[in-house]
Amino acid sequence: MAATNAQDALSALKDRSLFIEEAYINGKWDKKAKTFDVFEPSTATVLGKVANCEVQDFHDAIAAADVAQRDFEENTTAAQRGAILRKWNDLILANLDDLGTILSLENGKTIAEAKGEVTYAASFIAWFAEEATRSYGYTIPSSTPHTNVYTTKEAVGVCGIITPWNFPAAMITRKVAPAIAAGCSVVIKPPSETPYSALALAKLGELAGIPAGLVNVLPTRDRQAATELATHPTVRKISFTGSTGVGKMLAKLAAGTLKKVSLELGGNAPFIVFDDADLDLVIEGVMISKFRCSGQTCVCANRLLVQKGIAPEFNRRLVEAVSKLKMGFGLDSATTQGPLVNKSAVDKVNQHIEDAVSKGAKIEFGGKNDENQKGFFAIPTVLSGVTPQMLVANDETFGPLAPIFEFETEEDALKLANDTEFGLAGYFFSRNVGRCLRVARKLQVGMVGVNTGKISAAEAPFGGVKESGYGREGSLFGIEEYQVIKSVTVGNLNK
Ligand SMILES: NC(=O)c1ccc[n+]([C@@H]2O[C@H](COP(=O)([O-])OP(=O)(O)OC[C@H]3O[C@@H](n4cnc5c(N)ncnc54)[C@H](O)[C@@H]3O)[C@@H](O)[C@H]2O)c1
Ligand SMILES: O=CCCC(=O)O
Repeated sequence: MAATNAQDALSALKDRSLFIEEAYINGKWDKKAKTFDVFEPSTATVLGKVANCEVQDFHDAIAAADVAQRDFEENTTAAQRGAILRKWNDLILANLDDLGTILSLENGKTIAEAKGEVTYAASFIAWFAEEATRSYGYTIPSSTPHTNVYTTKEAVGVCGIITPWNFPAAMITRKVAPAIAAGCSVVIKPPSETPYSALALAKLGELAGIPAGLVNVLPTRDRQAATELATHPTVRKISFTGSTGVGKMLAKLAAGTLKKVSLELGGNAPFIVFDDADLDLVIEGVMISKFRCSGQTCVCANRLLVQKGIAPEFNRRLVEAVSKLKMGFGLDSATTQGPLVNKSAVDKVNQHIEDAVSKGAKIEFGGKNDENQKGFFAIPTVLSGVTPQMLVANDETFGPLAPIFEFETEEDALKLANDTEFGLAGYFFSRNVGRCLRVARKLQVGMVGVNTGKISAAEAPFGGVKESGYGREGSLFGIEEYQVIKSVTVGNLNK
């Protein structure tokens, strides 16, 4: 029988040693005197106390990562790096139940979603195990006689990795796997809300044969310590996933030593329903895109743009689907919607509802959340009559709020969709081939879902345009973020 509370669930882990509260620096598990509390969000009670690393710990980890990286790059082949990654992938999948439980407890997402995320996280490791051996250079015809020009790809060096709480496992492996495939080392600052998945993954990495110092995990609540990754001259690359504000701040700091930077930031995804769409597919798509992780994904539909003719039927069917969702403890198999990560996340949903209603929106289902509740639950809510003047039009809700805007023409829909400084994901549903190709071209986003709400996969390039950031993760492009190109010119071949 599934555990009904966090401490019982931890006691029931098959391998209790995967629940780790120490930092991982230079291959050693380091129990720190200073700790911080991590909460289980359905009850807002303490799940555990984890090491709170300080500036000196970051300096130690960066120094160890530098030594480990030089050795690793010089003394391993791409095939050997791929083999380590494959072993890591296998160990993660072998421990799927425990990793899913730990992830669900710290993040709140349902056990089905948590296991889905662990599998998704492993898929990046499996993917980059293969990509390690497909990292080719060029030979280039030279403009000078008797000269050869060729390129190689080298590891960028020590990488600082900073990730958010909404995907405690996958946001780490999507960065660390290509880094290792390329021959880099990493110093990871996991999110302070969800550090346990990162530590468990590191433990399995150690068992898979990742050398000491190559992967370091330093939980901290000390902002100054975390920003060491962006300022320390030995770190040559920063890969950040999180909010646009923090991303911009880190990019500015990283500019001081001209580090390579990838930023996967916030979104404001439009989800457009044209009146020729297949409504069954639309409802399936919107439930995935809007309500996955209780609305807390960067690619979640933030604005539902629905063509006038189809709006009444869409509203009715959406309310019918949303009314079947069940909020609860993530480990309860009946739960389809876990809690949000913390109280300020619930407050933001309330603020968006309040603002929209005060400006004329109608609550079709759900509504405001009790500010004094014990856990951090947000009721799945549907609003109609939403307009661009409302807060929800411009700000990522990051919660289970589905605001419906109506539009008349394709041109109106595109204007509304692109009227945002963000450009991460966009979705639309239509059965008209010409419209599908046209709208996919015109949406100002890095990722488009056409007749589907599911766009995330190891093989698909992940990333945004505009203020949603730069760089691409996953796919054949993801490894390039951790490489630099060297060109070699060999002259005077005739002498
Ligand atoms: N584009 C993507 O791939 C993607 C994926 C997931 C989440 N996100 C975005 O992330 C946001 C939600 O995540 P969040 O609330 O954890 O974001 P956040 O920016 O607050 O935090 C992200 C990470 O940065 C750290 N951090 C925060 N302030 C810092 C500082 N001053 N110095 C150093 N590190 C700092 C956090 O501890 C965390 O590890 C949303 O905007 C979401 O859209 C984007
Ligand atoms: O929240 C952002 C990442 C989610 C995903 O990879 O689909």
